[in-house]
Amino acid sequence: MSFNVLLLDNVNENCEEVFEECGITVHRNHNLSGQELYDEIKSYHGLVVRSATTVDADLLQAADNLKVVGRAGVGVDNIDIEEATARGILVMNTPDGNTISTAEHTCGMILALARNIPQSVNKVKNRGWDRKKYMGTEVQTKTLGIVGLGKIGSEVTKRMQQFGMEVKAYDPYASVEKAERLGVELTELDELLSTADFLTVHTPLTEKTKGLISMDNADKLKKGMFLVNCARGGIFKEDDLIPLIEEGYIAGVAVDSYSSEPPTDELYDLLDHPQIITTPHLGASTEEAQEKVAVQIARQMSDALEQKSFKGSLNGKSISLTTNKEVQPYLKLAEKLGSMAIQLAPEHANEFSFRYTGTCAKFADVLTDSILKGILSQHVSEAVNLINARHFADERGINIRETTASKAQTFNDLITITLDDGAEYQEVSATVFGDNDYRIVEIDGFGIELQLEGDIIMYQNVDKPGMLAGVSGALANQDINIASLSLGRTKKGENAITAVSVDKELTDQELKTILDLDGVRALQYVSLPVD
Ligand SMILES: NC(=O)C1=CN([C@@H]2O[C@H](COP(=O)(O)OP(=O)(O)OC[C@H]3O[C@@H](n4cnc5c(N)ncnc54)[C@H](O)[C@@H]3O)[C@@H](O)[C@H]2O)C=CC1
Ligand SMILES: O=C(O)CCC(=O)C(=O)O
Repeated sequence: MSFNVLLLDNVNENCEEVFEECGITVHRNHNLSGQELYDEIKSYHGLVVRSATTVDADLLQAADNLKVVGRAGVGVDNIDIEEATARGILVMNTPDGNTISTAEHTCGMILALARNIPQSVNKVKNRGWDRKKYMGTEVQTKTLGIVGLGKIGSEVTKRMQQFGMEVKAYDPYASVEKAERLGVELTELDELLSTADFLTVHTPLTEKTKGLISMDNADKLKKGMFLVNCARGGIFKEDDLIPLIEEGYIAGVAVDSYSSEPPTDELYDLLDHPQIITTPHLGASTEEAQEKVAVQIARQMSDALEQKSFKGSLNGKSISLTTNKEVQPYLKLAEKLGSMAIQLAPEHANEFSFRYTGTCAKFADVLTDSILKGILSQHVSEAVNLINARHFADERGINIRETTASKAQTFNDLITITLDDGAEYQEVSATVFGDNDYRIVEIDGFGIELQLEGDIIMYQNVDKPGMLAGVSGALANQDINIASLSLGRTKKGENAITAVSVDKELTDQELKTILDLDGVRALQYVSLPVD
Protein backbone atom coordinates (compact mmCIF):
# COMPACT_ATOMS: atom_id res chain seq x y z
CA MET A 1 0.00 0.00 0.00
CA SER A 2 1.33 3.49 -0.74
CA PHE A 3 0.95 6.18 1.90
CA ASN A 4 0.82 9.95 1.87
CA VAL A 5 1.48 12.42 4.64
CA LEU A 6 0.55 16.07 5.19
CA LEU A 7 3.12 18.34 6.87
CA LEU A 8 1.86 21.44 8.69
CA ASP A 9 3.35 24.04 11.06
CA ASN A 10 6.65 24.67 9.32
CA VAL A 11 8.16 21.31 10.19
CA ASN A 12 11.84 21.20 9.23
CA GLU A 13 12.53 20.15 5.62
CA ASN A 14 14.44 17.03 6.69
CA CYS A 15 11.07 15.54 7.55
CA GLU A 16 10.19 15.53 3.85
CA GLU A 17 13.47 13.90 2.88
CA VAL A 18 13.07 11.02 5.32
CA PHE A 19 9.48 10.31 4.28
CA GLU A 20 10.47 10.37 0.62
CA GLU A 21 13.40 8.02 1.24
CA CYS A 22 10.84 5.64 2.77
CA GLY A 23 8.69 5.86 -0.36
CA ILE A 24 5.99 7.97 1.29
CA THR A 25 4.44 10.86 -0.63
CA VAL A 26 4.63 14.17 1.23
CA HIS A 27 2.57 17.28 0.82
CA ARG A 28 3.49 20.44 2.71
CA ASN A 29 1.11 23.29 3.36
CA HIS A 30 1.77 25.84 6.11
CA ASN A 31 -1.37 27.85 5.72
CA LEU A 32 -4.15 25.33 5.91
CA SER A 33 -6.82 25.79 8.56
CA GLY A 34 -10.58 25.55 9.06
CA GLN A 35 -12.73 24.02 6.32
CA GLU A 36 -9.81 23.96 3.88
CA LEU A 37 -7.91 21.72 6.25
CA TYR A 38 -10.96 19.49 6.88
CA ASP A 39 -11.30 19.02 3.11
CA GLU A 40 -7.62 18.43 2.55
CA ILE A 41 -7.04 15.98 5.41
CA LYS A 42 -9.46 13.38 4.00
CA SER A 43 -6.96 11.76 1.70
CA TYR A 44 -3.97 11.55 4.06
CA HIS A 45 -2.69 8.58 6.05
CA GLY A 46 -0.34 10.68 8.17
CA LEU A 47 -0.31 14.20 9.60
CA VAL A 48 2.71 15.97 11.09
CA VAL A 49 2.27 19.03 13.32
CA ARG A 50 4.21 21.11 15.82
CA SER A 51 2.20 23.20 18.28
CA ALA A 52 0.35 25.62 16.00
CA THR A 53 -2.28 23.26 14.58
CA THR A 54 -4.97 22.01 16.91
CA VAL A 55 -5.75 18.42 16.04
CA ASP A 56 -9.19 18.33 17.63
CA ALA A 57 -12.19 16.02 17.37
CA ASP A 58 -13.59 17.87 14.32
CA LEU A 59 -10.36 17.54 12.39
CA LEU A 60 -10.00 13.87 13.33
CA GLN A 61 -13.58 13.22 12.32
CA ALA A 62 -12.90 14.68 8.89
CA ALA A 63 -9.75 12.56 8.51
CA ASP A 64 -11.27 9.49 6.89
CA ASN A 65 -7.99 7.75 6.10
CA LEU A 66 -5.76 9.00 8.89
CA LYS A 67 -3.70 6.31 10.61
CA VAL A 68 -1.11 8.33 12.49
CA VAL A 69 -0.65 11.87 13.81
CA GLY A 70 2.93 12.83 14.59
CA ARG A 71 3.98 15.69 16.83
CA ALA A 72 7.45 16.94 15.91
CA GLY A 73 8.17 17.75 19.56
CA VAL A 74 7.13 16.72 23.06
CA GLY A 75 3.89 18.37 24.22
CA VAL A 76 0.76 16.87 22.70
CA ASP A 77 -1.73 19.19 24.34
CA ASN A 78 -2.78 20.36 20.87
CA ILE A 79 -3.86 16.81 19.93
CA ASP A 80 -7.07 15.21 21.17
CA ILE A 81 -5.52 11.85 22.03
CA GLU A 82 -8.75 10.47 23.44
CA GLU A 83 -10.61 11.12 20.20
CA ALA A 84 -7.70 9.77 18.13
CA THR A 85 -7.69 6.63 20.28
CA ALA A 86 -11.43 6.18 19.84
CA ARG A 87 -10.90 6.44 16.09
CA GLY A 88 -8.02 3.98 16.13
CA ILE A 89 -5.54 6.64 15.09
CA LEU A 90 -2.02 6.39 16.47
CA VAL A 91 -0.52 9.49 18.10
CA MET A 92 3.25 9.82 18.31
CA ASN A 93 5.72 12.37 19.60
CA THR A 94 9.49 12.71 19.70
CA PRO A 95 10.19 12.74 23.42
CA ASP A 96 13.83 13.80 23.42
CA GLY A 97 14.70 15.57 20.16
CA ASN A 98 14.35 19.05 21.65
CA THR A 99 15.44 18.38 25.24
CA ILE A 100 18.85 20.04 25.01
CA SER A 101 17.61 23.11 23.16
CA THR A 102 14.83 23.67 25.69
CA ALA A 103 17.17 23.14 28.61
CA GLU A 104 19.64 25.64 27.12
CA HIS A 105 16.84 28.14 26.55
CA THR A 106 15.76 27.75 30.18
CA CYS A 107 19.30 28.38 31.40
CA GLY A 108 19.39 31.45 29.17
CA MET A 109 16.16 32.67 30.76
CA ILE A 110 17.53 32.14 34.28
CA LEU A 111 20.63 34.19 33.47
CA ALA A 112 18.61 36.80 31.58
CA LEU A 113 16.39 37.24 34.65
CA ALA A 114 19.34 37.41 37.04
CA ARG A 115 21.06 40.09 34.98
CA ASN A 116 18.10 41.97 33.45
CA ILE A 117 19.52 41.28 30.01
CA PRO A 118 16.39 41.80 27.85
CA GLN A 119 15.37 44.97 29.68
CA SER A 120 18.83 46.51 29.54
CA VAL A 121 19.33 45.57 25.88
CA ASN A 122 16.08 47.31 25.15
CA LYS A 123 17.17 50.37 27.10
CA VAL A 124 20.43 50.76 25.22
CA LYS A 125 18.74 50.18 21.86
CA ASN A 126 16.42 53.02 22.75
CA ARG A 127 19.45 55.21 23.41
CA GLY A 128 19.14 54.87 27.18
CA TRP A 129 21.91 54.18 29.72
CA ASP A 130 20.92 53.10 33.24
CA ARG A 131 23.48 50.97 34.99
CA LYS A 132 22.00 51.34 38.45
CA LYS A 133 18.52 50.23 37.51
CA TYR A 134 19.81 47.02 36.01
CA MET A 135 21.93 45.88 38.94
CA GLY A 136 21.73 42.08 38.86
CA THR A 137 22.30 39.08 41.08
CA GLU A 138 24.82 36.22 40.82
CA VAL A 139 23.38 32.74 40.46
CA GLN A 140 26.40 31.06 42.08
CA THR A 141 25.53 29.67 45.55
CA LYS A 142 21.83 30.39 44.94
CA THR A 143 19.19 27.65 45.09
CA LEU A 144 17.52 26.54 41.91
CA GLY A 145 14.18 24.81 42.44
CA ILE A 146 13.12 22.44 39.67
CA VAL A 147 9.55 21.23 39.43
CA GLY A 148 9.61 18.17 37.17
CA LEU A 149 12.92 16.32 37.16
CA GLY A 150 12.33 14.72 33.76
CA LYS A 151 14.43 15.06 30.65
CA ILE A 152 14.57 18.86 30.44
CA GLY A 153 14.61 19.38 34.22
CA SER A 154 17.64 17.05 34.47
CA GLU A 155 19.55 18.83 31.71
CA VAL A 156 18.85 22.23 33.28
CA THR A 157 20.13 20.80 36.57
CA LYS A 158 23.46 19.71 35.09
CA ARG A 159 24.02 23.04 33.39
CA MET A 160 23.09 25.28 36.29
CA GLN A 161 25.16 23.20 38.72
CA GLN A 162 28.13 24.25 36.58
CA PHE A 163 27.20 27.83 37.42
CA GLY A 164 27.52 26.92 41.10
CA MET A 165 23.81 26.66 41.87
CA GLU A 166 22.48 24.26 44.47
CA VAL A 167 19.61 22.32 42.88
CA LYS A 168 16.55 21.02 44.68
CA ALA A 169 13.62 19.38 42.95
CA TYR A 170 10.01 18.48 43.48
CA ASP A 171 8.82 15.55 41.37
CA PRO A 172 6.67 12.89 43.04
CA TYR A 173 7.39 10.45 40.22
CA ALA A 174 11.20 10.81 40.09
CA SER A 175 13.31 8.11 41.70
CA VAL A 176 15.61 8.81 44.62
CA GLU A 177 18.46 7.11 42.70
CA LYS A 178 18.05 9.51 39.81
CA ALA A 179 18.07 12.52 42.12
CA GLU A 180 21.17 11.18 43.88
CA ARG A 181 22.89 10.59 40.57
CA LEU A 182 22.21 14.19 39.58
CA GLY A 183 23.25 15.53 42.98
CA VAL A 184 19.77 16.95 43.52
CA GLU A 185 17.89 17.06 46.80
CA LEU A 186 14.28 15.92 46.38
CA THR A 187 11.91 17.99 48.50
CA GLU A 188 8.23 18.60 49.02
CA LEU A 189 6.71 21.37 46.90
CA ASP A 190 6.16 23.76 49.80
CA GLU A 191 9.74 23.44 50.91
CA LEU A 192 10.93 24.10 47.37
CA LEU A 193 8.77 27.20 47.10
CA SER A 194 10.08 28.56 50.37
CA THR A 195 13.77 27.94 49.67
CA ALA A 196 14.33 28.46 45.93
CA ASP A 197 15.85 31.71 44.66
CA PHE A 198 14.94 30.68 41.13
CA LEU A 199 12.12 28.23 40.39
CA THR A 200 11.78 26.63 36.97
CA VAL A 201 8.98 24.28 35.91
CA HIS A 202 9.41 21.32 33.55
CA THR A 203 6.20 19.34 33.80
CA PRO A 204 3.28 18.88 31.45
CA LEU A 205 0.20 21.02 32.15
CA THR A 206 -2.09 18.73 34.13
CA GLU A 207 -4.82 19.14 36.73
CA LYS A 208 -2.05 18.95 39.34
CA THR A 209 0.35 21.44 37.76
CA LYS A 210 -2.19 23.97 36.53
CA GLY A 211 -1.93 27.13 38.66
CA LEU A 212 0.99 25.61 40.61
CA ILE A 213 1.91 29.16 41.57
CA SER A 214 -0.75 31.80 42.12
CA MET A 215 -1.80 34.39 44.69
CA ASP A 216 -3.34 31.48 46.63
CA ASN A 217 0.07 30.17 47.65
CA ALA A 218 1.99 33.48 47.48
CA ASP A 219 2.74 33.32 51.21
CA LYS A 220 4.67 30.09 50.68
CA LEU A 221 7.12 31.66 48.22
CA LYS A 222 10.60 32.80 49.20
CA LYS A 223 10.37 36.57 49.01
CA GLY A 224 11.94 38.04 45.89
CA MET A 225 12.38 34.75 44.05
CA PHE A 226 12.43 34.49 40.23
CA LEU A 227 10.13 32.19 38.25
CA VAL A 228 10.77 30.54 34.87
CA ASN A 229 8.24 28.72 32.70
CA CYS A 230 9.61 27.16 29.53
CA ALA A 231 7.14 24.27 29.81
CA ARG A 232 3.46 25.07 29.37
CA GLY A 233 1.41 28.24 29.81
CA GLY A 234 -0.90 28.05 32.81
CA ILE A 235 1.48 26.27 35.21
CA PHE A 236 1.88 29.71 36.77
CA LYS A 237 -1.53 31.36 36.94
CA GLU A 238 -1.03 34.06 34.31
CA ASP A 239 -3.54 36.52 35.79
CA ASP A 240 -1.70 36.45 39.12
CA LEU A 241 1.82 37.14 37.88
CA ILE A 242 1.55 40.94 37.93
CA PRO A 243 0.00 41.02 41.45
CA LEU A 244 2.73 38.62 42.62
CA ILE A 245 5.37 41.06 41.35
CA GLU A 246 3.63 44.26 42.43
CA GLU A 247 3.02 42.93 45.93
CA GLY A 248 6.67 42.01 46.25
CA TYR A 249 6.35 38.23 46.37
CA ILE A 250 8.48 37.63 43.31
CA ALA A 251 11.20 39.66 41.60
CA GLY A 252 10.56 38.63 38.03
CA VAL A 253 9.26 35.98 35.68
CA ALA A 254 10.54 34.49 32.43
CA VAL A 255 7.88 32.97 30.17
CA ASP A 256 8.29 31.02 26.95
CA SER A 257 4.92 29.30 26.77
CA TYR A 258 1.42 30.79 27.15
CA SER A 259 -2.05 29.49 27.79
CA SER A 260 -3.02 30.68 24.32
CA GLU A 261 -0.55 31.16 21.52
CA PRO A 262 -0.04 33.70 20.13
CA PRO A 263 -1.11 35.45 23.34
CA THR A 264 -4.55 37.03 23.39
CA ASP A 265 -5.02 40.77 24.07
CA GLU A 266 -5.66 40.13 27.77
CA LEU A 267 -2.15 38.77 28.12
CA TYR A 268 -0.49 41.89 26.78
CA ASP A 269 -0.38 43.66 30.17
CA LEU A 270 1.65 40.72 31.31
CA LEU A 271 3.96 40.82 28.33
CA ASP A 272 4.49 44.58 28.71
CA HIS A 273 5.47 44.38 32.37
CA PRO A 274 9.16 45.34 32.84
CA GLN A 275 9.86 42.49 35.28
CA ILE A 276 8.40 39.86 32.99
CA ILE A 277 10.64 38.68 30.20
CA THR A 278 9.12 36.76 27.33
CA THR A 279 10.03 34.70 24.31
CA PRO A 280 7.54 33.41 21.73
CA HIS A 281 7.70 29.67 22.55
CA LEU A 282 11.29 29.40 21.39
CA GLY A 283 12.49 26.59 23.68
CA ALA A 284 12.75 24.09 20.86
CA SER A 285 13.49 26.60 18.13
CA THR A 286 17.03 25.72 17.13
CA GLU A 287 18.22 24.26 13.87
CA GLU A 288 19.46 21.20 15.73
CA ALA A 289 16.28 20.48 17.66
CA GLN A 290 14.02 21.04 14.70
CA GLU A 291 16.13 18.80 12.51
CA LYS A 292 16.18 16.08 15.17
CA VAL A 293 12.44 16.10 15.82
CA ALA A 294 11.62 16.28 12.11
CA VAL A 295 13.83 13.32 11.26
CA GLN A 296 12.66 11.34 14.29
CA ILE A 297 8.98 11.85 13.61
CA ALA A 298 9.33 10.99 9.92
CA ARG A 299 11.20 7.75 10.75
CA GLN A 300 8.74 6.78 13.47
CA MET A 301 5.69 7.49 11.31
CA SER A 302 7.10 5.69 8.27
CA ASP A 303 7.82 2.64 10.42
CA ALA A 304 4.36 2.78 11.94
CA LEU A 305 2.60 3.12 8.57
CA GLU A 306 4.58 0.14 7.31
CA GLN A 307 3.85 -1.75 10.57
CA LYS A 308 7.57 -2.18 11.28
CA SER A 309 7.73 -0.49 14.67
CA PHE A 310 5.62 1.83 16.78
CA LYS A 311 8.33 3.68 18.71
CA GLY A 312 7.16 6.98 20.15
CA SER A 313 3.47 6.08 20.11
CA LEU A 314 1.46 7.49 22.99
CA ASN A 315 -1.76 5.54 22.58
CA GLY A 316 -0.52 2.36 20.95
CA LYS A 317 0.91 0.29 23.78
CA SER A 318 -0.65 -2.88 22.39
CA ILE A 319 -0.14 -2.13 18.74
CA SER A 320 3.52 -1.48 19.42
CA LEU A 321 3.85 -5.09 20.56
CA THR A 322 2.54 -6.48 17.30
CA THR A 323 6.08 -6.41 15.98
CA ASN A 324 7.46 -8.29 18.98
CA LYS A 325 8.07 -11.89 17.93
CA GLU A 326 7.47 -13.25 21.43
CA VAL A 327 4.03 -11.65 21.75
CA GLN A 328 2.80 -12.09 18.17
CA PRO A 329 1.45 -15.66 18.53
CA TYR A 330 -0.38 -14.80 21.77
CA LEU A 331 -1.93 -11.71 20.22
CA LYS A 332 -3.30 -13.80 17.40
CA LEU A 333 -4.47 -16.52 19.76
CA ALA A 334 -6.23 -13.95 21.95
CA GLU A 335 -8.02 -12.34 19.02
CA LYS A 336 -9.17 -15.68 17.61
CA LEU A 337 -10.41 -16.85 21.00
CA GLY A 338 -12.23 -13.52 21.52
CA SER A 339 -13.91 -13.99 18.18
CA MET A 340 -14.98 -17.51 19.14
CA ALA A 341 -16.19 -16.49 22.60
CA ILE A 342 -18.50 -13.77 21.35
CA GLN A 343 -20.12 -16.25 18.97
CA LEU A 344 -20.83 -18.54 21.89
CA ALA A 345 -22.11 -15.72 24.08
CA PRO A 346 -25.82 -15.02 24.45
CA GLU A 347 -27.26 -11.74 23.16
CA HIS A 348 -26.40 -8.64 25.19
CA ALA A 349 -23.51 -10.41 26.91
CA ASN A 350 -21.32 -7.87 28.63
CA GLU A 351 -19.56 -9.79 31.40
CA PHE A 352 -16.33 -11.53 30.48
CA SER A 353 -13.44 -12.94 32.47
CA PHE A 354 -10.06 -13.49 30.85
CA ARG A 355 -7.49 -15.78 32.45
CA TYR A 356 -3.90 -15.95 31.28
CA THR A 357 -1.76 -18.86 32.45
CA GLY A 358 1.95 -19.42 31.75
CA THR A 359 4.33 -17.14 29.88
CA CYS A 360 1.54 -15.24 28.18
CA ALA A 361 0.46 -13.93 31.60
CA LYS A 362 3.12 -11.25 31.45
CA PHE A 363 1.41 -9.74 28.39
CA ALA A 364 -2.07 -9.83 29.93
CA ASP A 365 -2.76 -6.16 29.36
CA VAL A 366 -2.17 -6.22 25.63
CA LEU A 367 -3.75 -9.64 25.20
CA THR A 368 -6.92 -8.25 26.71
CA ASP A 369 -6.89 -5.57 24.00
CA SER A 370 -6.52 -8.32 21.44
CA ILE A 371 -9.36 -10.44 22.86
CA LEU A 372 -11.54 -7.33 22.86
CA LYS A 373 -10.60 -6.71 19.25
CA GLY A 374 -11.75 -10.25 18.45
CA ILE A 375 -14.97 -9.79 20.40
CA LEU A 376 -15.84 -6.35 19.08
CA SER A 377 -14.88 -6.87 15.44
CA GLN A 378 -17.91 -9.13 15.22
CA HIS A 379 -20.40 -6.38 15.92
CA VAL A 380 -18.86 -2.90 15.77
CA SER A 381 -19.27 -1.19 12.44
CA GLU A 382 -16.13 0.93 12.76
CA ALA A 383 -12.72 -0.64 12.28
CA VAL A 384 -11.62 -2.03 15.63
CA ASN A 385 -7.90 -2.19 16.25
CA LEU A 386 -5.59 -2.55 19.22
CA ILE A 387 -5.67 1.20 19.75
CA ASN A 388 -9.42 1.63 20.09
CA ALA A 389 -10.62 -1.79 21.33
CA ARG A 390 -10.84 -0.71 24.98
CA HIS A 391 -12.60 2.48 24.04
CA PHE A 392 -15.31 0.53 22.22
CA ALA A 393 -15.55 -1.95 25.09
CA ASP A 394 -16.09 0.90 27.58
CA GLU A 395 -18.57 2.57 25.28
CA ARG A 396 -20.58 -0.64 25.08
CA GLY A 397 -20.45 -1.23 28.82
CA ILE A 398 -18.46 -4.44 28.53
CA ASN A 399 -17.11 -5.45 31.94
CA ILE A 400 -13.90 -7.39 32.04
CA ARG A 401 -12.21 -9.29 34.83
CA GLU A 402 -8.63 -10.27 34.23
CA THR A 403 -6.59 -12.85 36.17
CA THR A 404 -3.10 -14.16 35.59
CA ALA A 405 -1.01 -17.09 36.78
CA SER A 406 2.53 -17.19 35.53
CA LYS A 407 3.08 -20.86 36.51
CA ALA A 408 2.17 -23.06 33.56
CA GLN A 409 -0.08 -26.08 34.12
CA THR A 410 -1.02 -28.69 31.49
CA PHE A 411 -0.13 -26.26 28.70
CA ASN A 412 2.81 -23.85 28.59
CA ASP A 413 0.36 -21.09 27.81
CA LEU A 414 -3.37 -20.98 28.12
CA ILE A 415 -5.91 -18.25 27.55
CA THR A 416 -9.36 -18.88 28.99
CA ILE A 417 -12.44 -16.78 28.42
CA THR A 418 -15.38 -17.19 30.75
CA LEU A 419 -18.76 -15.95 29.64
CA ASP A 420 -20.52 -14.67 32.70
CA ASP A 421 -23.96 -14.04 31.22
CA GLY A 422 -25.57 -17.47 31.38
CA ALA A 423 -24.14 -18.76 28.12
CA GLU A 424 -24.64 -22.38 27.08
CA TYR A 425 -20.90 -22.94 26.95
CA GLN A 426 -19.32 -20.91 29.68
CA GLU A 427 -15.63 -21.37 29.35
CA VAL A 428 -13.31 -21.83 26.40
CA SER A 429 -9.57 -22.23 26.60
CA ALA A 430 -7.01 -22.17 23.84
CA THR A 431 -3.29 -22.40 23.39
CA VAL A 432 -0.73 -22.07 20.64
CA PHE A 433 1.66 -24.84 19.65
CA GLY A 434 4.84 -23.56 18.01
CA ASP A 435 4.44 -20.21 16.32
CA ASN A 436 1.07 -20.55 14.63
CA ASP A 437 -0.84 -23.69 15.49
CA TYR A 438 -3.78 -22.26 17.42
CA ARG A 439 -5.95 -24.82 19.23
CA ILE A 440 -9.07 -24.92 21.33
CA VAL A 441 -8.11 -27.26 24.17
CA GLU A 442 -10.95 -27.07 26.63
CA ILE A 443 -14.63 -26.24 26.61
CA ASP A 444 -16.46 -26.11 29.93
CA GLY A 445 -13.93 -28.45 31.49
CA PHE A 446 -14.15 -31.00 28.62
CA GLY A 447 -10.80 -31.70 27.00
CA ILE A 448 -11.09 -30.96 23.27
CA GLU A 449 -8.43 -30.40 20.65
CA LEU A 450 -9.35 -28.60 17.50
CA GLN A 451 -7.79 -25.91 15.33
CA LEU A 452 -9.09 -22.46 16.15
CA GLU A 453 -10.15 -21.56 12.64
CA GLY A 454 -12.85 -22.10 10.03
CA ASP A 455 -16.39 -23.40 10.59
CA ILE A 456 -16.94 -25.34 13.77
CA ILE A 457 -20.09 -27.06 15.01
CA MET A 458 -20.17 -27.66 18.75
CA TYR A 459 -22.84 -29.75 20.38
CA GLN A 460 -23.47 -31.56 23.61
CA ASN A 461 -24.77 -35.07 23.43
CA VAL A 462 -25.50 -38.04 25.56
CA ASP A 463 -22.44 -40.30 25.58
CA LYS A 464 -23.89 -43.33 23.79
CA PRO A 465 -22.86 -45.45 20.80
CA GLY A 466 -23.80 -44.22 17.31
CA MET A 467 -23.93 -40.52 18.06
CA LEU A 468 -21.00 -39.64 15.85
CA ALA A 469 -22.21 -41.92 13.05
CA GLY A 470 -25.57 -40.11 13.13
CA VAL A 471 -23.95 -36.67 12.91
CA SER A 472 -21.46 -37.59 10.20
CA GLY A 473 -24.25 -39.31 8.26
CA ALA A 474 -26.42 -36.20 8.44
CA LEU A 475 -23.51 -34.07 7.24
CA ALA A 476 -22.61 -36.51 4.45
CA ASN A 477 -26.23 -36.52 3.26
CA GLN A 478 -25.89 -32.78 2.72
CA ASP A 479 -22.52 -33.12 1.05
CA ILE A 480 -20.71 -31.48 3.98
CA ASN A 481 -17.19 -32.72 4.53
CA ILE A 482 -15.73 -33.05 8.05
CA ALA A 483 -12.21 -31.58 8.27
CA SER A 484 -11.51 -32.73 11.83
CA LEU A 485 -13.29 -33.42 15.06
CA SER A 486 -12.69 -33.78 18.73
CA LEU A 487 -14.70 -35.38 21.49
CA GLY A 488 -14.62 -34.75 25.18
CA ARG A 489 -16.71 -36.27 27.93
CA THR A 490 -17.05 -36.11 31.67
CA LYS A 491 -17.54 -39.81 32.44
CA LYS A 492 -18.42 -42.84 30.40
CA GLY A 493 -22.15 -42.74 29.60
CA GLU A 494 -22.63 -39.19 30.81
CA ASN A 495 -22.37 -35.89 28.93
CA ALA A 496 -20.07 -35.38 25.98
CA ILE A 497 -19.07 -32.37 23.93
CA THR A 498 -18.21 -32.75 20.29
CA ALA A 499 -16.56 -30.11 18.17
CA VAL A 500 -16.62 -30.74 14.45
CA SER A 501 -14.71 -28.65 11.99
CA VAL A 502 -16.34 -28.64 8.54
CA ASP A 503 -15.20 -27.52 5.12
CA LYS A 504 -17.97 -25.05 4.37
CA GLU A 505 -20.14 -22.45 6.04
CA LEU A 506 -23.42 -24.03 7.17
CA THR A 507 -26.92 -22.65 6.85
CA ASP A 508 -29.42 -22.67 9.73
CA GLN A 509 -31.31 -25.42 7.93
CA GLU A 510 -28.21 -27.62 7.67
CA LEU A 511 -27.46 -27.06 11.35
CA LYS A 512 -31.01 -27.99 12.29
CA THR A 513 -30.58 -31.45 10.80
CA ILE A 514 -27.86 -32.09 13.37
CA LEU A 515 -29.75 -30.54 16.27
CA ASP A 516 -32.78 -32.70 15.41
CA LEU A 517 -30.79 -35.92 15.84
CA ASP A 518 -31.74 -37.95 18.87
CA GLY A 519 -29.28 -37.29 21.75
CA VAL A 520 -27.90 -33.99 20.40
CA ARG A 521 -28.43 -30.94 22.60
CA ALA A 522 -27.35 -27.34 22.68
CA LEU A 523 -25.75 -27.00 19.30
CA GLN A 524 -23.68 -23.93 18.56
CA TYR A 525 -21.89 -22.85 15.47
CA VAL A 526 -18.77 -20.72 15.20
CA SER A 527 -17.22 -19.28 12.07
CA LEU A 528 -13.64 -18.09 12.40
CA PRO A 529 -11.28 -16.61 9.83
CA VAL A 530 -8.79 -19.00 8.22
CA ASP A 531 -5.23 -17.61 7.95
N1 LIG B 1 9.19 25.53 25.47
C1 LIG B 1 9.33 24.60 24.58
O1 LIG B 1 9.54 24.85 23.40
C2 LIG B 1 9.26 23.16 25.01
C3 LIG B 1 8.50 22.78 26.08
N2 LIG B 1 8.45 21.47 26.44
C4 LIG B 1 7.62 21.14 27.59
O2 LIG B 1 8.46 20.92 28.71
C5 LIG B 1 7.83 20.05 29.62
C6 LIG B 1 8.82 19.01 30.12
O3 LIG B 1 9.26 18.22 29.04
P1 LIG B 1 10.21 16.94 29.28
O4 LIG B 1 11.23 17.23 30.30
O5 LIG B 1 10.64 16.50 27.94
O6 LIG B 1 9.16 15.92 29.87
P2 LIG B 1 9.42 14.65 30.80
O7 LIG B 1 8.24 13.80 30.65
O8 LIG B 1 10.77 14.07 30.52
O9 LIG B 1 9.43 15.26 32.28
C7 LIG B 1 8.29 15.70 32.92
C8 LIG B 1 8.52 15.49 34.40
O10 LIG B 1 7.45 16.09 35.12
C9 LIG B 1 7.18 15.28 36.24
N3 LIG B 1 5.85 15.59 36.73
C10 LIG B 1 4.66 15.24 36.21
N4 LIG B 1 3.66 15.72 36.98
C11 LIG B 1 4.25 16.38 38.00
C12 LIG B 1 3.73 17.09 39.12
N5 LIG B 1 2.43 17.18 39.34
N6 LIG B 1 4.62 17.66 39.96
C13 LIG B 1 5.94 17.55 39.75
N7 LIG B 1 6.48 16.87 38.72
C14 LIG B 1 5.64 16.30 37.86
C15 LIG B 1 7.31 13.88 35.69
O11 LIG B 1 7.51 12.94 36.72
C16 LIG B 1 8.54 14.02 34.80
O12 LIG B 1 9.72 13.69 35.50
C17 LIG B 1 6.62 19.51 28.87
O13 LIG B 1 5.49 20.23 29.28
C18 LIG B 1 6.90 19.83 27.43
O14 LIG B 1 5.73 19.97 26.68
C19 LIG B 1 9.19 20.51 25.82
C20 LIG B 1 9.97 20.84 24.76
C21 LIG B 1 10.01 22.19 24.20
O1 LIG C 1 7.47 22.72 18.18
C1 LIG C 1 7.84 23.57 18.97
O2 LIG C 1 8.65 24.44 18.70
C2 LIG C 1 7.31 23.53 20.38
C3 LIG C 1 8.04 22.55 21.21
C4 LIG C 1 7.29 22.17 22.42
O3 LIG C 1 6.70 22.95 23.10
C5 LIG C 1 7.25 20.75 22.78
O4 LIG C 1 7.93 19.96 22.12
O5 LIG C 1 6.54 20.43 23.74
